[in-house]
Amino acid sequence: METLTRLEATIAERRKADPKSSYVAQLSHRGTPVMARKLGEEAVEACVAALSGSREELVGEAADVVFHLMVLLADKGVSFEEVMAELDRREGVSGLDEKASRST
Ligand SMILES: N=c1c2ncn([C@@H]3O[C@H](COP(=O)(O)OP(=O)(O)OP(=O)(O)O)[C@@H](O)[C@H]3O)c2ncn1[C@@H]1O[C@H](COP(=O)(O)O)[C@@H](O)[C@H]1O
Repeated sequence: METLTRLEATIAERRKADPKSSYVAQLSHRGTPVMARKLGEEAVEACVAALSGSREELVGEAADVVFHLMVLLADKGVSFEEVMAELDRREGVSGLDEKASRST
C-alpha cells in the first residue's frame, strides 16, 4: 500500500511538470478522455496477457492498469484513500449477497 501512496504523491507532483519531460504531465495536458482511453486500453492488454501471455506480461500489464487508474483518479480529484475506504466498507459483504440485495 505504501507503494500506491507514494505513487499518488508522485502523480500529484508530476501533473504540474513540463509535458516534454513527464509522461504524467503529458497525459494531464491531453485531458480526461485520453486518460480514460489509456486506462481502457491497458485493461484490455491485461486481459489479453491473462488469457494468452506469460505471468511476467500479466504483472507488467497489471502495473500499467494500476498506474493509469491512479492518473485518472488524480485527474478527477478522487483520492486513493477514498477508494480504499469503499473497499473497506465492502469488506465481509459477499458479492452475491450484495447483488441479491439490489433487486429487493
Ligand atoms: N509507474 C509509472 C508508469 N507505468 C507505466 N508508465 C508509462 O505508461 C506508458 C504506457 O505504455 P504504452 O506502451 O501503453 O503507451 P505508449 O504507446 O507509450 O503511449 P501512447 O502514445 O499510447 O499514449 C509508457 O510510456 C510507460 O512508461 C508509467 N509512467 C510513469 N510511472 C510513474 O510515474 C512517475 C512519474 O513519471 P513521469 O511523469 O514520466 O516523470 C514515474 O517515476 C513512475 O513512478
